[in-house]
Amino acid sequence: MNPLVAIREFNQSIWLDFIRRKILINGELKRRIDHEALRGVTSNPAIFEKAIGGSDDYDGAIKSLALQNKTTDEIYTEMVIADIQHACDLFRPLYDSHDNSSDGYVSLEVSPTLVNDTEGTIEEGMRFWKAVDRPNVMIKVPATLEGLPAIRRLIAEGINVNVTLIFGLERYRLVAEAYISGLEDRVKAGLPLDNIDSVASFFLSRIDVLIDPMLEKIAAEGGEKGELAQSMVGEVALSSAKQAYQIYKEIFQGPRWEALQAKGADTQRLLWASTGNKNPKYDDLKYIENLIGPNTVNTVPTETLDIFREKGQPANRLEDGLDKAADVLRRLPELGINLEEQTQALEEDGAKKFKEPFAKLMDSIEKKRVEALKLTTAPAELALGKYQADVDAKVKEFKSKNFTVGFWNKQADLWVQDAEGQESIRSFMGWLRVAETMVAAVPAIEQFAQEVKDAGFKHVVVMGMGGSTMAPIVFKESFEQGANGLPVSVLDTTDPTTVRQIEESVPLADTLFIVASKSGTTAEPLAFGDYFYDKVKQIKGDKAGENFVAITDPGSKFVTSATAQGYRHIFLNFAEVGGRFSALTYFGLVPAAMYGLSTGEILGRAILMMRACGAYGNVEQNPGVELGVALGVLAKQGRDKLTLIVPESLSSFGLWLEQLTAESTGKQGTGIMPIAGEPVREPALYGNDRVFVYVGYQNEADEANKQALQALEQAGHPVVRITLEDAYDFGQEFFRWEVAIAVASAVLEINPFDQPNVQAAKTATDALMKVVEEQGSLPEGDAPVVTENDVAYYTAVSGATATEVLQAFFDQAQPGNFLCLQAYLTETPSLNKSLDQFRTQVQEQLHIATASGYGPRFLHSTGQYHKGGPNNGLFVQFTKNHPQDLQLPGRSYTFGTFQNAQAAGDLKALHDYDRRTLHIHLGDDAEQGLQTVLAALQAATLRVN
Ligand SMILES: O=C(CO)[C@@H](O)[C@H](O)[C@H](O)[C@H](O)COP(=O)(O)O
Ligand SMILES: O=C[C@H](O)COP(=O)(O)O
Repeated sequence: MNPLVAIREFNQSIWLDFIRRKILINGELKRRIDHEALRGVTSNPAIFEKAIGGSDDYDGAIKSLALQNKTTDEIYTEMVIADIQHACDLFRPLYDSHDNSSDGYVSLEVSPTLVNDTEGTIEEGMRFWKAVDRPNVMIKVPATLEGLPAIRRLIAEGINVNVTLIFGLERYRLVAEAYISGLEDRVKAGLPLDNIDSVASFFLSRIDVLIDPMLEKIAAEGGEKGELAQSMVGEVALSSAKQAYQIYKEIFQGPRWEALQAKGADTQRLLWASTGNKNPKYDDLKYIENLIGPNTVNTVPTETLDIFREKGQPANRLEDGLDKAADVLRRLPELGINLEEQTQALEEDGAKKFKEPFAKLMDSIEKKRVEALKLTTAPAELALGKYQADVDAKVKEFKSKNFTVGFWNKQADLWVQDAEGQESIRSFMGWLRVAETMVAAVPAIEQFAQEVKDAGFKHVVVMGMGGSTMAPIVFKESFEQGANGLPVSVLDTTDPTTVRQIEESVPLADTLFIVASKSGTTAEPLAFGDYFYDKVKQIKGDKAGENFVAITDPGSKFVTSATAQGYRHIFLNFAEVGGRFSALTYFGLVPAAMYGLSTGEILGRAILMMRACGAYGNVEQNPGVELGVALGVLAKQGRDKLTLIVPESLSSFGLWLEQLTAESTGKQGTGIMPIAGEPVREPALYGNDRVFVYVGYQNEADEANKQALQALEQAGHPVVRITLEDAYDFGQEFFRWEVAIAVASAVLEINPFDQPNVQAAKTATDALMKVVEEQGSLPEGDAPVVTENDVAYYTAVSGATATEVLQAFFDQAQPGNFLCLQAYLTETPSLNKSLDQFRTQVQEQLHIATASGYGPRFLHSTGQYHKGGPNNGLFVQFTKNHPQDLQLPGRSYTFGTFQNAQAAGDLKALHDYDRRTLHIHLGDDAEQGLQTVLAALQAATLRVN
């Protein structure tokens, strides 16, 4: 048996005398708990110095906290409290378990600067206890004379105390007395005694380190004393420990103690500390093997623990050689060694040994804090030409009404004036500071990612719609997979071919499926979840849930079903953060961590932008507000097509920005229409409805785009240029744009956080699906205007051929309109090319903006603007047959029928809003069908009326 496990037979608990964020994250601590019977952790200032000062594990957190204007002291405290909480949570099952013999504790020491300060110790002990907020934390208090009253008081307050820095037996008696008195204080106050625990940490190796040289010196002098001294070398620490144990047994018995015991009190166990051997002449396990005995704890450094695991010989030895131990202690004075005096020196030295590393640690945090404050955000250059004056005037107006302060205070009247709208705005502004909350969640997310890898998973599929998957798409497309990451696929379409492709491309049994849905009621992710759960169940039976993870809001119905299905984990997100504002929450960060990205770095960059946007005090220039005001003012003056130009490497950003912009602003007949994926062209091909935004990398030349933008600027178009250092700057951009779009919405006087018209398509789809469930298929639609080459055209305009229909449809175009291709098709590179070709021809001939999106993805994105924004879109919807459809388990319909119903539902919604539509059904072969459409389009002459 592993000696670490075997030691439990002797009722001794082994704790680890070490903590570091890495062992919390990489599963080491959990492994030791689960497989090596580890029953607690102790930390001290020197341990944290080694952990924080000696590694870069904490650099991200230091940066984020520094940017939040936290002091060095606050940074230290927040980081150690986070680690202690994390470790407490790992020990919680043990602490709560039936076999818990007062174990599962994690110790956190008060500042070593308080070593002689009773009141300071009490205050900090109580503060730490509250901040850690875990029943299985122990607050460590030094056993100095000033510490003793603090121990009594903290125990009386019901706080678990680990009394540290005990070297001498007399002091140990006082420590036990302080504990008992504290318990008695509670009894007097009528307070309960159960659930209070304490240990007395007796430091060992340091005793020998101090006393051995004295003994050796005497031994070298020879004679009788020399012989006596020689016999005591290496014996004083163990003798003290053995004697302390006898005192323990004496104190925790008899009427005084029994009265407390009857009320549920536990003894204050002795904990052997400083048990790493310092003398190469001694056995490495000297302070472990010799001190095994019932109701004791040994806190062991990692290296010693590993040696014990390899060659430890557990046996009950604590009461062996008691006479000899007593003799050693009794005869020390004969050699002129006053142990009590020496232990006082050890106590003073012990305090120093904690103060020095603590000071060093604070110094290193301070340096990193100062460095963090020098960081600057990615530069944004706004070249607004003739619009500059109006934008400046608006910025001035906003400044005069203290807009930034109101913004951070969730002052809803900055947007709308009705009470209901204001209430809704306030309830969706959790995104403002969610990055701060997520900084604290980083270690747990990273630990989860590691656990998944350790469990042997090889692939991750994130399944969801809109805001629940846009950020994962951006991460996956813009970053290389991290060294520690897993490949990630994203499923956000009901298209059966795509679903099948994903199914065939991943190792099902070894794939982790993340079902992401804020509401937990969105039809698509629930369908994806059901489909793949059924597939995995066919392989793993009742264990299928191991492969599933949910990200959803607390209390959603999905929490109940995921729990029932035994999902591996449920990440509860934040009700007050809307989907499109959730990139920096679990929705974006869990997939990012799985992909091997540094979530701490993403958040650090976000917090840098928060700071620049005034989250932590006044700022001269606010990049989010300035951009937002510009976009709002431009939109009001007709420049309402936000045209994103990016190098290929950043193309996915458009998907995210489209949703944020269109869904936030496209309502009440107004809004900003995002145009992504349109190649930049010469100025003559654009109308006066554009504002161009370029986002590129500082080290990527991207000359063609840059020159074209130059020409556009010269031609009088407003141009914004943002330069990123690397892909981690998405952390900044997510936040910059969230602020900017919220601010632009304030200029437009609308609520950026609702999506009132998205429901229209969902409702129409639901009605159609009801028909499918009742009648087995979708209802017959209207007859096509024309069918040519098996491609059917449905529209309100007429024509005898496909070309005539297309021509008539585009004859409706007016300046400031836009084309929107809505492809309920399987995304492929060649299809993308054909759709681009369609857009190019329309842009070249009509000079209107063109957009394109795959259905149903865009329903959760630009779909809001299509119905809620101004009636200036020309919508071309493409659908196809699904000859190779996929049945949904437990339902009467297929993915293909579902997708067709979504297309038909949205078409109905567009009609209900009087939009101009052309539905083209491409038949069985979408690629071929689209070619015939393109040929027909080429034959048409498009002109603006
Ligand atoms: O928490 C405790 C005791 O409760 C321990 O962390 C204790 O501080 C350590 O065992 C000692 O500081 C380690 O001492 P040493 O090995 O440096 O002499
Ligand atoms: O943007 C959000 C999408 O509409 C999906 O919503 P959900 O996260 O509640 O499933």
